[in-house]
Amino acid sequence: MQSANQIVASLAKRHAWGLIVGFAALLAVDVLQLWTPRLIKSAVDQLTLGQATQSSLAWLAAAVLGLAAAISLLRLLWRPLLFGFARRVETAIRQRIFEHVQQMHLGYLDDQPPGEIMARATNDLNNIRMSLGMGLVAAVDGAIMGAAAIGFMLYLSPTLTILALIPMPLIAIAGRMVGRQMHGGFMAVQESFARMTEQTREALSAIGLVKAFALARREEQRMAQAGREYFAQNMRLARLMAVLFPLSSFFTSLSLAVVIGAGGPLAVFGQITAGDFVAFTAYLGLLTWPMMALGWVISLMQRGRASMQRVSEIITARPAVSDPAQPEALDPATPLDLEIRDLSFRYPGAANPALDRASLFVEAGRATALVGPVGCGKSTVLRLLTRLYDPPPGAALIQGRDVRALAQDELRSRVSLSPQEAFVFSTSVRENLALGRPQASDDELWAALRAADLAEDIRALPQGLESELGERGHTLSGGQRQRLALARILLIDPPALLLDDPLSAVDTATERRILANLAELRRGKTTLLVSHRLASVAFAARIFVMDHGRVVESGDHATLVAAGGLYQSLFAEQALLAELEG
Ligand SMILES: Nc1ncnc2c1ncn2[C@@H]1O[C@H](COP(=O)(O)OP(=O)(O)OP(=O)(O)O)[C@@H](O)[C@H]1O
Repeated sequence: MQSANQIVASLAKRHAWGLIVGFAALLAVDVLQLWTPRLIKSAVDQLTLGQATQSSLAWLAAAVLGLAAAISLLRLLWRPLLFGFARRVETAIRQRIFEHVQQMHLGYLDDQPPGEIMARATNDLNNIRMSLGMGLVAAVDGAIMGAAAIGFMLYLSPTLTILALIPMPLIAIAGRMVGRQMHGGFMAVQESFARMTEQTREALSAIGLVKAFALARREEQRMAQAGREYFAQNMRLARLMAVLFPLSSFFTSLSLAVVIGAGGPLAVFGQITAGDFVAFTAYLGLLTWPMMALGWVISLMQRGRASMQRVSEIITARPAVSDPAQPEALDPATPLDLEIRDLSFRYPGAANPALDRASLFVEAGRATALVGPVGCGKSTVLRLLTRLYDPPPGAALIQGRDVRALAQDELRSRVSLSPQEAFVFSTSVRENLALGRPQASDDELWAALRAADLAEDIRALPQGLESELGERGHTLSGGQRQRLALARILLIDPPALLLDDPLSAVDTATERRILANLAELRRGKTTLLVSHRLASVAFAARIFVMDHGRVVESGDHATLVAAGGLYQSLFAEQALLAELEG
């Protein structure tokens, strides 16, 4: 698994030529920039010594223009090459984060909440891009410019150079202080922007609640507060920026003052020409910026390094659920019996076990249901059978083989789980339906829709199967979404199907109708249905009843009612409720 550093290294290798040309152009810009004061020196010397002619000055003017044009062209060259490289790194790492998180086990998102991953995929990537783009350029540029400016100054006058360098440590310290403040300022602006965005998102998604509880005033005040904070942070940053630039020219003048004040008594000026002096001050100007930028560059690099580490933590994390070195194969000819055997399981970090020595057996060809009070562990059983979380060895079996001994792809191609949340993508009905079988024919799509009792609803949409759903399209009701998710998995028609309360938002009569279709369609195959409505699963040949992580009863509906246990009391309770609701 590549770390962020390795991704950068391999991209640098692949784009080595671009980087070489980019840095060469950057170097050339510096050299040309350093050449300009030499032209100024010539002009001043010619003018003060009375040697200037019309044509010599015209040549110098042309040279200044030529240099400026060459500098502009070279900048056009290096910017896309070097900043482009930083963008490539950003794009590659972002893609890697996404791919890696998709490959991780489900429980990973319990440890790394999506907000944390989002922050690393945005803010940290920004820091990496800034350090590899702006930071690297400023560091190389500053080092070359600084060293060359000092070199030229030394060449003009070693004594003046030493005098000019006296205030430089001060400049570097001031630069570091302002740089730190600016770093803090940038972070504060980003954070307050994130808070404001999150608040807007929350207020918009809770608009129904806001209206029902007449909370508009409260929301406006919260927004105004967030807006004021964002404004204040931006103003603080603007004030810091306002300090930075005058500070830089102030320090140039400070060095100049030292040069003039101390240079005179040392009789330095007798040894150099007026042109030398003018060129010297120009180099001084070129030197101040790298010194000021030093602090900023250091903080950019530090941030970049910290962010590389934070990102590497994500992209090098190993999935807790992985394929065995030599996976066993399932036998296509043998029915897919599912079993959990004496299974105890605790979610990472949870105080109590979700499953406590639970056992059940789902026989292929027999409609089986799993029921029990809220939070008793039903979904957990389905997640462990499909290895979304890792069960203990030997506790979750398919065809008598430990699910841990199978390749995950093979396991999931044979055993499909339709989770409780019926997710609908913002795309067409067709694409949503055919997710697991993109080649399905229209007839097959309609058959699945009919089985899920959704065909009439889709036919009523203006564009039928092509109708767009989600953000820019039709909004389906909760019950319609569930029926779409059911049609989606029926279209795959897997050998073993696990359904997690697939119709909880559908009315009882429709639910029964759909489940009757389902029983017919799934004849001879393995089906395990979780439901909170006992009456709806009464048709099942075998019903397992769970309570507090254990399987406490099993049998068919009539046997369980007659047994007078938990099933019977839950059933009586639900029947009474149904009667009261009329
Ligand atoms: N990701 C998780 N991390 C920690 N605890 C969890 C997690 N998912 C579920 N639990 C806990 O495990 C227990 C069993 O949850 P599970 O979702 O299996 O119950 P359920 O019977 O399917 O409930 P429901 O009828 O509400 O769907 C509950 O106490 C729940 O709070």
